[in-house]
Amino acid sequence: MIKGSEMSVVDANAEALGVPRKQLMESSGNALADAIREVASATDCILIVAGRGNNGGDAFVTARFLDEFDVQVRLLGRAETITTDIARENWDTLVTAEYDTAEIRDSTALDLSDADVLVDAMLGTGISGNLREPVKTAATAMNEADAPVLSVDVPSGLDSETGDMADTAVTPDHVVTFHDTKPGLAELDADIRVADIGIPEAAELFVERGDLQRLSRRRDSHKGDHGEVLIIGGGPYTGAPALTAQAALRTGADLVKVTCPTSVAHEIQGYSENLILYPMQGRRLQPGHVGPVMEYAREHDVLVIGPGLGDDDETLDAARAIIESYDGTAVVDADPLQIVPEIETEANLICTPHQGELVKMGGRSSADWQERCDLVADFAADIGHTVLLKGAYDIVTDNDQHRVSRTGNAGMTVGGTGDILAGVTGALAAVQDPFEAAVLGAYITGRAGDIVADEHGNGLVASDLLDAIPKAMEQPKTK
Ligand SMILES: NC(=O)C1=CN([C@@H]2O[C@H](COP(=O)(O)OP(=O)(O)OC[C@H]3O[C@@H](n4cnc5c(N)ncnc54)[C@H](O)[C@@H]3O)[C@@H](O)[C@H]2O)[C@H](O)CC1
Ligand SMILES: [K+]
Repeated sequence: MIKGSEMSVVDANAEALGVPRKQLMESSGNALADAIREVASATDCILIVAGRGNNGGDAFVTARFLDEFDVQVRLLGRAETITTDIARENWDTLVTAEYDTAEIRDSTALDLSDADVLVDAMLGTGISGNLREPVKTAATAMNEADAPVLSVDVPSGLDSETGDMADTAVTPDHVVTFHDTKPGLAELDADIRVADIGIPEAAELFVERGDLQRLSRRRDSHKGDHGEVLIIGGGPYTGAPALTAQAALRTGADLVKVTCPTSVAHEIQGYSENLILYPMQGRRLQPGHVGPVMEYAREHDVLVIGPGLGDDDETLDAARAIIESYDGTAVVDADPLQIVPEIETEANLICTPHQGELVKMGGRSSADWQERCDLVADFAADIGHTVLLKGAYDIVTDNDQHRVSRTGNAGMTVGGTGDILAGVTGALAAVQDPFEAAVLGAYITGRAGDIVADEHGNGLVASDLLDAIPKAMEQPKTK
């Protein structure tokens, strides 16, 4: 079962893997033709009613696979207004190859009387709102016609995510849906067939550029809408929390604050004027700091705990107390990772260990990445949190689901890249679901590393990645 919005992520990932949308459209059209052949008899007239989007495009392809039938293709609207290049190219082919095509300007001119089989290719997953003309009248005519109706992907007028039917939505006899069934089809009284259109499994397993579509930023937003992140770090180290905080800012968090021991506050502030600091008396995090830290924590959307804290017993005790009493979302990195499995908490944790830290947490790894996925998924289930295991293949799992991100390069084994990942993930977790935040955090951080490796090769340093984060978050344009 796949949501329409998810389908578009998977489509774009397939494209990134070298299977362009036009090729998927070819497979869709072909699969559709197979289904039509099963319901049609030799002398039948197949009448395709197409819209101006890719749903129509699928059916333009179908026409070429049904040369043994009498096929008529009717486009609702003018060919110049077809919304995508791939649909328009397939329409142009039909016209050039002299298929029986016509542009319908006025829906009352749509004549369905010759049809033995009607193909509803007006609207697919691209629908928004109630049916508008000329689709509305055409849908009513299709419902009133005697011929059986076969809908392409989803019935026109059905919201594939919610199952909501527009007033005059098409009520088909058959539906051929692509790749996977859609939630909105569940209640439909029709014969539903799922067609494999050649999307590789990898398009769902591997995080690819299509996943960037999950990043959403509302235009009418206000300060605070994109998250306030509190970093709890520093003490023995100063660079780590500064990198984490700057990475969170570059990812788009509105406010990022760092709570750290007074001994290092000045130095951390020195890295960037963009950081706001909450210094805590002393040289390292201690149990006495827990009260004030929790007060700050409640004012923020997400915590990132760990960068540069060190593993002093008192520090780990304080970290334990913070995680125990917190009930929001927190990214846990570095030394406090080792105490996570023994902590009972309401908090939603995203743990970001590398192999060594995973083992220290009590988890098991394997040289084989697929086996590693299973082991980490089991471990995530045991501890009840999301785990992002860093490596050449970053594995993200919350037990229910797992994804693998392959961005990044050998140069990134340099110190500090993990601190950046924690900051990127923290900023994302302030505005989206923890699993998605971890998936995108891994992908974006690796992509930032790939961008700077073009210039610095293996000589890249963690701070180079900061400026590359916004570019790494950019979505490629699709038509
Ligand atoms: N991997 C796959 O599943 C593939 C699916 N394909 C097919 O593509 C469609 C989705 O195509 P898209 O272009 O995004 O949208 P539609 O064709 O569904 O509709 C866009 C079209 O409709 C107009 N419109 C929107 N809402 C309304 C409305 N309420 N009333 C009237 N008109 C409306 C809008 O203006 C546009 O013109 C998917 O379903 C599959 O069939 C591809 O083949 C690739 C592989
Ligand atoms: K349709």
